[in-house]
Amino acid sequence: MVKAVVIGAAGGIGQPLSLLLKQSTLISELALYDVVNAPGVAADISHINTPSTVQGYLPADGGLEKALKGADIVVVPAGVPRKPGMTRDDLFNINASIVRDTAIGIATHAPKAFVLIISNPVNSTVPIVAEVFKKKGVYDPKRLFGVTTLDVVRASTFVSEANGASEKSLEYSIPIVGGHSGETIVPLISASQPSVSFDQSKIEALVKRIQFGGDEVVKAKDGAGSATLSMAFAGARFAISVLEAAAGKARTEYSYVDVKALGAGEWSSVVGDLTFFSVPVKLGKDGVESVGAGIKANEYEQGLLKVAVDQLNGNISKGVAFVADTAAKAGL
Ligand SMILES: NC(=O)C1=CN([C@@H]2O[C@H](COP(=O)(O)OP(=O)(O)OC[C@H]3O[C@@H](n4cnc5c(N)ncnc54)[C@H](O)[C@@H]3O)[C@@H](O)[C@H]2O)C=CC1
Ligand SMILES: O=C([O-])CC(=O)C(=O)O
Repeated sequence: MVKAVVIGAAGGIGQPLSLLLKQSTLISELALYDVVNAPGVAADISHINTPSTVQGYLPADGGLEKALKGADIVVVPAGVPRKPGMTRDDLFNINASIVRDTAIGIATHAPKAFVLIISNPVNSTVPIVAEVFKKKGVYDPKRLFGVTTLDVVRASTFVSEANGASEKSLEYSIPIVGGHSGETIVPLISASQPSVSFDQSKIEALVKRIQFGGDEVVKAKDGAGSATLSMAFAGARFAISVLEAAAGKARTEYSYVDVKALGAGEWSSVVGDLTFFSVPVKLGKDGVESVGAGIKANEYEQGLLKVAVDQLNGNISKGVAFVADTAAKAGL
């Protein structure tokens, strides 16, 4: 029996993500929580004839507690998305408190669940969750994930297309490490599987497209939000990998995790003193089993990694400081 919870389930990501999770026969109970419209979304999805039961919850009458009780996995796409001209960091002022309060709920009602954070800015929101969990005495770095799968999905699409092999995009695997915004997203195209060979200007154009893929969608949606459908696909893919690994299948995915607490292994020289960094992680019964093997970056990629590490430092500190500064007010 597996209970999955989506927090922010009525939103642009939350609805298609809930739909995709309803398709999975690994899940027996789906709890959809949002501050608005969750019962409607749940009623709609509940008519689909896959085995899981579906229930929607609003904040009234202890809805968050009821949604989270007994959860095995909690996926969090709650919060506001970008509009053209904004960076992900511009979302911090609103989303930091949404994520902090959600984390307090999870720590209280589902302290053993796998927690997958989608809400931006991921570089800062994941450290916020870690700090809340530490204050509540329930932090397990093996179970907390920042979802960076959309960057991996985009890279497969863009690189296979550039290589004239769009029809084989599912077979293309490009390591994406670092964080989840602009220059903190570091594609290691030199380690692409299958290997690809482009001139340097093409590689730089591909790197830019992967780093700023989110902006492409924000611009095209023209004020109506950011990536939702591709994010739902990526979020469901990652959530299902975590559940498959918990059920005994070997799985490796890229995710923004606490490399300091987990042991960065062969990534130590890249991440230095950083706490959070997206790396390949081997998943198992209890979440992260270990950080995956290192990847030899070429000189150009080493330059990208340095820029990413410098920026991530500030993003992580901002999340940590937010919890420290607001802990008393938030009852922590
Ligand atoms: N990690 C990633 O790769 C990506 C992250 N995102 C981020 O995901 C977040 C959600 O994006 P969208 O679904 O497009 O936004 P949206 O505005 O369509 O949906 C967000 C939902 O969160 C709900 N919500 C707000 N406060 C809440 C709370 N305290 N508890 C529960 N639910 C709450 C809203 O009612 C709304 O239904 C944004 O921060 C966005 O930047 C978006 C795309 C990719
Ligand atoms: O660009 C955004 O704001 C949403 C996002 O994280 C992405 O699409 O990668």
